[in-house]
Amino acid sequence: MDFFKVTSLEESKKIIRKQFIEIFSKKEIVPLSESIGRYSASKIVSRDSVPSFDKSTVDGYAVKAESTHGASDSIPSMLNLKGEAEMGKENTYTIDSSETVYVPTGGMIPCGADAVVMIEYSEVLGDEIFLNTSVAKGENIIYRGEDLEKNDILLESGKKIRPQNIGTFAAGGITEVEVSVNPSFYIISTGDEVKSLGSELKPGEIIDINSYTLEALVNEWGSKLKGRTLVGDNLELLKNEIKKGIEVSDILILSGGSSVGSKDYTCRAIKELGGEIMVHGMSIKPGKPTIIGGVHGKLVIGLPGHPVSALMVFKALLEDFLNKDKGKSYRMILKKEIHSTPGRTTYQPVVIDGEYAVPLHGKSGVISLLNKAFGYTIIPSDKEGFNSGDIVDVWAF
Ligand SMILES: Nc1nc2c(c(=O)[nH]1)N[C@H]1C(S)=C(S)[C@@H](COP(=O)(O)OP(=O)(O)OC[C@H]3O[C@@H](n4cnc5c(N)ncnc54)[C@H](O)[C@@H]3O)O[C@H]1N2
Ligand code: MOO
Repeated sequence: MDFFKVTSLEESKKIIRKQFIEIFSKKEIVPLSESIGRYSASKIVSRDSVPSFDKSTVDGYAVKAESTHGASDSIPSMLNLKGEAEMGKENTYTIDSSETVYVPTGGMIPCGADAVVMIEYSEVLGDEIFLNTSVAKGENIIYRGEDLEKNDILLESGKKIRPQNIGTFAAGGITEVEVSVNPSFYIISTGDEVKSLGSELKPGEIIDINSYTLEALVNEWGSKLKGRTLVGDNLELLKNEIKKGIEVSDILILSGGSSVGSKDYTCRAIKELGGEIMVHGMSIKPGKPTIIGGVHGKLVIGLPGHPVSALMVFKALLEDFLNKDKGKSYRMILKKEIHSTPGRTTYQPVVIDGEYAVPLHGKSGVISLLNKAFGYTIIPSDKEGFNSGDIVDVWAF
């Protein structure tokens, strides 16, 4: 049976990348303040030097540093006050080593000055300023371009835009940002037993968990959900819903019906709509009965019905494409060994106990397993597991 011709997770991702590259390559330009949380689609480069003038970081007297050398309480330097800088205005003064200009914090440094003495270290006697401390060249000054130089790279392509990036872009004169447009989704939950939230359940029925988990993840990734629906085990209804879904979205997600039971219609529906099945069966645990197909250029993923499998496979297959900056893993000590089947990449939920990761075992049909988990560790397919005491990577949910 085809089902058992499993494809590795890496190979499955390669297939998605190769066949659906245009789905993941869309870009748009948005105003700076709307770019928060999005991913940069090109390198962002400063248009200006920041600051655009040498400025003081303190309230004080701009001087030539050399004119304060050796200054102390007992032998202060005496300088002639030439004037005062005004905030937001050009400082047109030029000083020599016998002169100073008062500059407020953020004010422009006059020509000739290369340091600022804080007012706490000064005494004013008419037009004479006595400075009782020495300063080094550059002290209390932010030089032109010290924060950003024109053409500095502010963010590489493919990075998540965070509040501090937005401020840096504003400083660098960036008003619009080119960002990636994540593919849009449509979710179909299948199964006669699956009922919508709020339904009075009859014996044998269950509440649709997967479309809620998957919708939440789609939202968390910043993708648009174009719709979601529930379909019983009926091939024609399923085909109709798939047709509707691929018209309005880039990626159609089906939950359930991916296995080989007599009512598992996902594969048939895809084929009868003129689509292609590229993967049926993935060497991953949980989630072996996963389907990857395409219908009219749209990516169709059939996720296993078991709620843990549905969520883990969804993350495993798509996170690299949609959450490009998913962050580093935590390096943790494994408290207890984990056995895995060689040839299958295993996604193992864990909880945290101090610096330890503790494996959390349970059935893939039990969603509360993930509710308790902090994150998961991944056992590569060429390993038989991890030993207690191993240092493992843990990704937070
Ligand atoms: N003979 C075999 N049977 C099964 C195998 C196998 O290799 N050989 N694999 C098992 C594994 S592993 C999984 S996972 C499931 C996948 O089955 P399907 O994708 O066809 O899913 P269903 O049979 O429709 O449902 C499985 C399970 O999940 C519940 N479910 C379905 N949809 C939802 C939903 N939206 N929210 C919550 N729970 C849902 C459903 O009621 C079933 O209990 O196949 C095994 N069988
Ligand atoms: O593969 Mo199933 O998805 O292990 O529960």
